[in-house]
Amino acid sequence: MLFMTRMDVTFPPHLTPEQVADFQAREKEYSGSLQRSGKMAGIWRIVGEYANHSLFDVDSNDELHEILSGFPMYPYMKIKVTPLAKHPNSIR
Ligand SMILES: O=C(O)C[C@H]1C=CC(=O)O1
Repeated sequence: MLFMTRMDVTFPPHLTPEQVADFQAREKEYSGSLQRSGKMAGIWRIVGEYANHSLFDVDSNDELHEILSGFPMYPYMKIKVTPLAKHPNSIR
């Protein structure tokens, strides 16, 4: 099952730069491992925003929820999930 997500990140002002850097380092590790496993099929920065569009290839809604809620920065992200179906005009 394919899902496109939009994740918007907002850190609360009380976090120190060191705490933010630690979240970002742990996020990079978690995200890298999901990408290597193929569960996260891609991630793109949205130009000009602290946000991304990502593509997930997972077995169920529950698996996607487990993955998304496991992101270290999950408490600071607003996530919108769009389920994807095959387009009738797709040649792939
Ligand atoms: O920097 C971001 O867009 C936030 C974050 C969410 C997943 C990931 O790899 O980075």
